[in-house]
Amino acid sequence: MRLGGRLAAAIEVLEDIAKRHRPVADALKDWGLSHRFAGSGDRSAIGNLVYDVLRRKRSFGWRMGNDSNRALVFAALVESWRLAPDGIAAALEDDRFAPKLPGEAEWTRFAQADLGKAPPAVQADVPDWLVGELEASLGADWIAEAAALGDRPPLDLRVNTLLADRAKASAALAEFAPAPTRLSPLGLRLPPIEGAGRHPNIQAEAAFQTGLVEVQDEGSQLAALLVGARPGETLLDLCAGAGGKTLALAAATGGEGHLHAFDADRRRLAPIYDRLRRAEARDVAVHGRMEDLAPLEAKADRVVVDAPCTGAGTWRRRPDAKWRLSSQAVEKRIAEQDAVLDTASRFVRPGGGRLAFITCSVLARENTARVEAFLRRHPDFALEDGGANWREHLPEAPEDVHLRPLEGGTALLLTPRRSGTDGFFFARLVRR
Ligand SMILES: C[S@@+](CC[C@H](N)C(=O)[O-])C[C@H]1O[C@@H](n2cnc3c(N)ncnc32)[C@H](O)[C@@H]1O
Repeated sequence: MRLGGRLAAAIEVLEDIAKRHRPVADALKDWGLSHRFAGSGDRSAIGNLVYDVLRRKRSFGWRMGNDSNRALVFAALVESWRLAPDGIAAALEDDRFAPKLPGEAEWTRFAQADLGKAPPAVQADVPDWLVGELEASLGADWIAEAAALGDRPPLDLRVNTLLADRAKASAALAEFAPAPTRLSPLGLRLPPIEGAGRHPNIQAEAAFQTGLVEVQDEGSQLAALLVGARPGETLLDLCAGAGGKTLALAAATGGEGHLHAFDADRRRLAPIYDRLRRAEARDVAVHGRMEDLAPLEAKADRVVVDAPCTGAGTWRRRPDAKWRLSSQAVEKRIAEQDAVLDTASRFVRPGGGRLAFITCSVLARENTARVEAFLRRHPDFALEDGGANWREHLPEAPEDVHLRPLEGGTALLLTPRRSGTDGFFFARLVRR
């Protein structure tokens, strides 16, 4: 396909997403199934265009003076693909599938628009209703923080220390030139893609298949390290899902822990078995029934709650979620978070057991407010000092996180702008 066909396809997919309120991945998959002639290069170019528009659709529309999907894909070509309007016009010449090019006036407006004069929600590229919520959550710099959630994300890998160190994994993936991550001592990073490019299919690589690396955002790696798991401990990963944190915890215990992985939705656990096998993590018991956890009541040294949340820290990867989110959806997640924290508290060993609360959201209602509410319901728990925890478990890493002082301790918030990671919240509590 030429550029014109790719632009037309991106517009079609964006219209489908808007009309049917469907997740972007589903809309792209359907488009691919009904256009089998499109090659893999076409699909990634179309996908990139769609994602780039969804990441910044309000600021693009404001700068263009036109928020049609046609105007937005052209804005993405200039802003995210770094193509010049002249080059775009030349590439589309005689292309019968090409959508109508923006006129001279539209391009001039786009180039000269001063985004600093736009309403805050436009500058931040978020729905209006989120303004108060994000300001309360992210403070004075909230616009820049929210805008950074609209950047293209890197691809991060965690080195599985049960089988390799960073040098060995890096050598195995040398052709992709991964760089060590800045904060996580276990991470390798491939930078964000450019233009129509795409990240390599790491899952097809020997280094992945033989368990040397897992795909995991650096923020998720840091959260797992901050749990502070040690060999010999009894650990419960209560919201294990597909096992991202479980695998990291298993590596942290050096294969010498007693690690239990549970999820309320048994189907979500399905990928964990293969992943554990590949990683050679042998000290993990996977449970699909709450009754199985009864022997762990008040026995676990550490309980991890990687809570169900809105994912408002992962908008770089799932920008459609930003536009679908509603205040009612936040309320629903909050109720789930309170319930799962209450359940988790039962398993923590009195006299020094720890409860780690993690979300991939930046919203204070899902983060600090949940910790405060939990502490009110459970006076036998206390919040620890998150800064001290960081220095203990990440001694080499600069403290490039937001500290969130709360009654008695400090929680941590990682963001793309401050930490270069997805948005993650982390709080560790101790049971007295
Ligand atoms: C953020 S995801 C977990 C991601 C996973 N830990 C990882 O690192 O790949 C949250 C998970 O919590 C599970 N969940 C929701 N409510 C729960 C509850 N009350 N008890 C246990 N798990 C729950 C959901 O099914 C979902 O899989």
